[in-house]
Amino acid sequence: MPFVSSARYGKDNVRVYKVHRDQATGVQTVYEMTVCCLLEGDIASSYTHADNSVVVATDSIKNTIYITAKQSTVHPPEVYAATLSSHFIEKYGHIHAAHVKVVTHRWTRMDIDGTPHPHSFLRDGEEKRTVEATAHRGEGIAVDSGIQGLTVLKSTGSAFHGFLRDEYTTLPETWDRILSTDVDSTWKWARFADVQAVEKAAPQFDQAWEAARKITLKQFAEDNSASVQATMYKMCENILEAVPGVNHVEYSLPNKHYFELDLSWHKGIKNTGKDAEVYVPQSGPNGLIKCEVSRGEKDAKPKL
Ligand SMILES: O=c1[nH]c(=O)c2[nH]c(=O)[nH]c2[nH]1
Repeated sequence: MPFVSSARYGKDNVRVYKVHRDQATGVQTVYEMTVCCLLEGDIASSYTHADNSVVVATDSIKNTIYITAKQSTVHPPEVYAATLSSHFIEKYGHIHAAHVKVVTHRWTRMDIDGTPHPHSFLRDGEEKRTVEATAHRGEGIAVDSGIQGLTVLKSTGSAFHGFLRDEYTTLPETWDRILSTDVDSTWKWARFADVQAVEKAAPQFDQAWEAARKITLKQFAEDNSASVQATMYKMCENILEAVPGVNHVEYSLPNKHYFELDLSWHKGIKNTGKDAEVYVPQSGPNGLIKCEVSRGEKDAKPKL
């Protein structure tokens, strides 16, 4: 007999906007998020026997996302995600785990004539702040925070040579190339016992996000990069050092290639090697380099 070996369901792409109005100053602060919330538990009968009695309707899940946004803080997003995920396992005995992903979109306060505007904002880039919180009955709350879609480029200060050469290799070695990527970084917090523990850690979440973003940009800019691998490892190391509550840091970095263009066919124009100025950005294929770096000794962690 086949059986349901794994199942989760819920609502995805729930768009939420919340405004905070400071009555004393008149300054408003806005948050815009896209939320995904998926439940796991004793729900197999809904698949195998059309038993809807175990189904918390995805519409109710959506309603809960909005009610929690109204009744709790949505900032830092780690606290909102943890509050939402633990709600489902506390409210429904047959739901054993709730996976909540919150993607926060940028609304950066406008600066008008050198003064921060009290209620006007701009979308300065498609970079997102991400949080995934999973409340698992009896196992506390796992929180992973991250950055997605932070697009960066350096026009020099990146090399790639000494790589394995064999009968499949055509790539020339380079000591000076363009390096560009869309940063996808995740830092994983030591597990929290409950929502109160997450709330207690609240100030650390913004600090960690700021540190991770700053480290990412600084390493990217300042590292004399031997490869994407070597540069991303340094970023992970620095984040582990800066954020004591984090035990694992992951990066996933596309290597977005910019190809040199030989224009010598037109009146002998020199545009390669040291004369290269005009390049062709590639939309694909791209390299994709991933790693996770963990606190502690190598042999203590079998996961690679
Ligand atoms: O930084 C790099 N890492 C690679 O693994 C790789 N492979 C490749 O073709 N170019 C690069 N660049």
